[in-house]
Amino acid sequence: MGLVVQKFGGSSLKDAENVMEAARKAVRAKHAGDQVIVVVSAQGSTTDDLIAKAAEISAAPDAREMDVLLATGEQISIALTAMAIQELGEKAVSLTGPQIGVVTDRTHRKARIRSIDTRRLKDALDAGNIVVVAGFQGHDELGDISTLGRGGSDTTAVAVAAALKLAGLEVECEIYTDVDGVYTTDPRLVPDARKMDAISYDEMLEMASMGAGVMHSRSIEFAKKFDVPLMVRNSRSDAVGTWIMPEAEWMREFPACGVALATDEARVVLDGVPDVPGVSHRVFAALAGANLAVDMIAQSAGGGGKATIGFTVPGVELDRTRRVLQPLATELGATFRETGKVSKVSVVGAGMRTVAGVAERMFAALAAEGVNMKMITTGDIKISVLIEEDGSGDPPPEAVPGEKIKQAHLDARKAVLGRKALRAVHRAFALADARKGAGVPAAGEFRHKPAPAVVPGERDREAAVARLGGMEDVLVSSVHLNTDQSRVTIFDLPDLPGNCSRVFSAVATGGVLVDMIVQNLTAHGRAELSFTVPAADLTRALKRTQDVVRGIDPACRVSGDADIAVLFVLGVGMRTHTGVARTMFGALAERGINISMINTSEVCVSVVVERSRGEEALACLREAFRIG
Ligand SMILES: Nc1ncnc2c1ncn2[C@@H]1O[C@H](COP(=O)(O)OP(=O)(O)O)[C@@H](O)[C@H]1O
Ligand SMILES: N[C@@H](CC(=O)OP(=O)(O)O)C(=O)O
Repeated sequence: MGLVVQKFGGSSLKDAENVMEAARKAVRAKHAGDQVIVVVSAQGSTTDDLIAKAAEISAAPDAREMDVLLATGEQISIALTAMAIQELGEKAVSLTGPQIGVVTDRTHRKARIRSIDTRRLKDALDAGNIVVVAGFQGHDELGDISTLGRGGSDTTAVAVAAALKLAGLEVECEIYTDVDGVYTTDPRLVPDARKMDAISYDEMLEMASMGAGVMHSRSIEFAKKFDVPLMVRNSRSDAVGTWIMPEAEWMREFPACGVALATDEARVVLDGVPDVPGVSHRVFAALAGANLAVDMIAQSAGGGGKATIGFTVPGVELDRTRRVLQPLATELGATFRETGKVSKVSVVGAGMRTVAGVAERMFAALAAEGVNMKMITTGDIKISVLIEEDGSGDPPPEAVPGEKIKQAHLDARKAVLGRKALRAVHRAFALADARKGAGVPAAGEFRHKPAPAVVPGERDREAAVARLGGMEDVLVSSVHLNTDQSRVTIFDLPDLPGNCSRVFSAVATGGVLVDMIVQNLTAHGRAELSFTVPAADLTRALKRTQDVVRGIDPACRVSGDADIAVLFVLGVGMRTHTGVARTMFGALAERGINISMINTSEVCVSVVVERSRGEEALACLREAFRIG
């Protein structure tokens, strides 16, 4: 007998019929011989509605009180779902997050799970119940209710599965939603998006953290860390969904597996920052101290000893970001700029590490649509571009009578340029076509079979329990140094659609594999674009860049730098755990090592430093992250 954790999202619990349907699935799994835990979210758009209610009372409601309010949505769902299961003749018991001992830190509205006490869950299961658990909530050490951030029920589901796996059960986790699985992009926005049979943990982590709302990125961290078999599937059918699993060889054959759109982003630029060691650290430490997760960090060396630092934050965090950074900008003699309405389009794929020309293909697709890129950053397996919306968004679509649409879906439909870009990139990588390749398994053979759960004996029990403490802590697995890269930088590139595409097309035709790319929009409509290439290809890349740039605008300058080293810190949850960047920049700043390029993603943070300091930087980062 195994344990199935079934999670039903708000879109699968909109009304009584939906709740009954979820209950039927749970009962069927129980009859098939498994123990069953059902994790539920608030019904339909309840959480949005509760947020709107609070906004009628206060423009800036207290975070602790918001958690007390928001947690009620899930509490309604557990009671109704337990009643529905009982109505079908099975034993069921509903339990809140605090009742099952989900202990979190004290960051209200985006708390992280510290530990889960599995005793109450196991007792209730052993008593023959289907246990219905409230997702998205827990309590802090004072007993105050906390919530895990939007979409957090996925995280509860996978965390509960992970905790019970450590307790010795054979677990599987099913995420039920209103689509058949994980698609190559949001099927509501791109009608020919294709359902994938399987996607790797890392690809899903990037997709989720870049805007694919079908999964909460932190839930994938748990699944990867604790090797929990995970499937996303449709609550209204029995169709096989999408397995989220360890990376397989065949996945690397494809440069891209999916594209994501994030529309709730804001861009912040600090101009005229002194280009000396320690400044990035001060900026990002201030942000991390306020628990603000930044994305798309682009730092340009600029000229005259001044640098520009640009990054994005979730739109709802813009006010807080301004409050944290404006005083620091003034102190540093820099200028703080912000743009509220931006969309971010990211292409993700495990094959990107080895396939040349991925950036070029993406940029060419955007150029052909006349879409201008305001910032570019790359990660190990993703490329993100930022697009400024011109504010001419579609009016909100007519709601289907009786259907409650979540705010996130409405916002995405209003991002006109973002959606156009999303479609163009989806087409450019032919993502609508089924994946064909020598190693691709036949349909139905994607199943992830994890290592069997180890049933803890008395001796191992303590170790297992210890692992549950800090279960959501960041996992930094390795640090690497690459001294085989060189950098090309273009200064004063006119900020017009097509220019980046021309540069990367010229470089790609030379057969050069471009690795990191950072483009920051500096003042006066001119951008600074830097990218790294294998050191052996520097001369060729420089020549091609100079030739193409001359044709764009003779005023652009191009420089090459062979004196660089790239450091990569790999793990999971690297971007959302704000402490990673702080530790990394702090360790380098302490030794006076200057950072000239930064890229962040969920699975990797990379920085460029002077080559002569490479070994020292490697040693200090290994020490900072305690990696032997
Ligand atoms: N890559 C993707 N694959 C599938 N669905 C996606 C993707 N990106 C975004 N979505 C959207 O996510 C929605 C499901 O998430 P959500 O509405 O939060 O469901 P739930 O309430 O079940 O958690 C889908 O209806 C779809 O519009
Ligand atoms: N109800 C919460 C938590 C959640 O996970 O919801 P859903 O599973 O419907 O995305 C929210 O709306 O954010």
